[in-house]
Amino acid sequence: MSGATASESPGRPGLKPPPDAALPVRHPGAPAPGELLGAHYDQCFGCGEGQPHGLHLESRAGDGVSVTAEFTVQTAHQGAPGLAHGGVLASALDETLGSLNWLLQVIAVTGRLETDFVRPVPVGTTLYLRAHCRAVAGRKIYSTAEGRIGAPDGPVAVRAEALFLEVKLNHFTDNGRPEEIQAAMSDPDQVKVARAFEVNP
Ligand SMILES: CCCCC/C=C\C/C=C\C/C=C\C/C=C\CCCC(=O)SCCNC(=O)CCNC(=O)[C@H](O)C(C)(C)COP(=O)(O)OP(=O)(O)OC[C@H]1O[C@@H](n2cnc3c(N)ncnc32)[C@H](O)[C@@H]1OP(=O)(O)O
Repeated sequence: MSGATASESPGRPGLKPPPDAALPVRHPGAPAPGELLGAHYDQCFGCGEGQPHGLHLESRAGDGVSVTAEFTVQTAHQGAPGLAHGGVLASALDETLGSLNWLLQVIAVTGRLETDFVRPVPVGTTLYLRAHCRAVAGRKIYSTAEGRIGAPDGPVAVRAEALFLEVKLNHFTDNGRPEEIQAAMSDPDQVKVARAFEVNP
């Protein structure tokens, strides 16, 4: 065992909210429960409608700071014959967890994502995903998600815990490839999405 691992809390390093963490507060401008959230970026692998290789995940606002989403496993998502690849399932969880930040109206990126793969997920299965935010401490957002097979109350196939870190828009503009950043900045719909998050642009 490495020193770094030994010094962190056992089991869920970096994923345990500190004692002074606050309960998450749903932003008053957040979409109403039941509303579709829409894509944060048309080319996003998780939610983008214009991304032919993507998961086309659609997230819907729930109560409090929670969301639901559905994702149907396609043949392009296989790891073993007829079964979903674990990385694809982790992506679906990551995207669902990321969409919680719409309800907080905070721009945030995944810092840590820990996934439990509980059951194999066959191609053609619809995964019913659900995520909620547990706590917020400064820039740190602690969230959890699960995916159930075939129905919202079906057997749990995957679970995840995540730490998201709030960032400013320049996280993307400074680090993204210029071609895509310029295209995004000249797309009025994308600028509208970015502005919706940026309280002090
Ligand atoms: C017009 C153009 C518009 C373009 C934008 C369009 C729309 C925007 C809207 C929404 C889009 C938002 C996100 C994308 C959405 C969904 C996709 C799903 C989510 C993802 O897929 S997103 C991609 C994967 N993601 C990354 O690509 C992150 C790469 N990474 C970094 O960019 C940095 O790593 C960062 C920023 C994470 C932190 O860097 P940093 O410098 O800001 O912060 P720092 O390191 O100082 O840490 C501060 C405190 O967090 C603790 N901490 C940090 N990391 C930790 C870890 N991993 N585990 C445990 N604790 C951790 C430290 O220990 C410290 O704790 P303490 O304060 O207690 O000391």
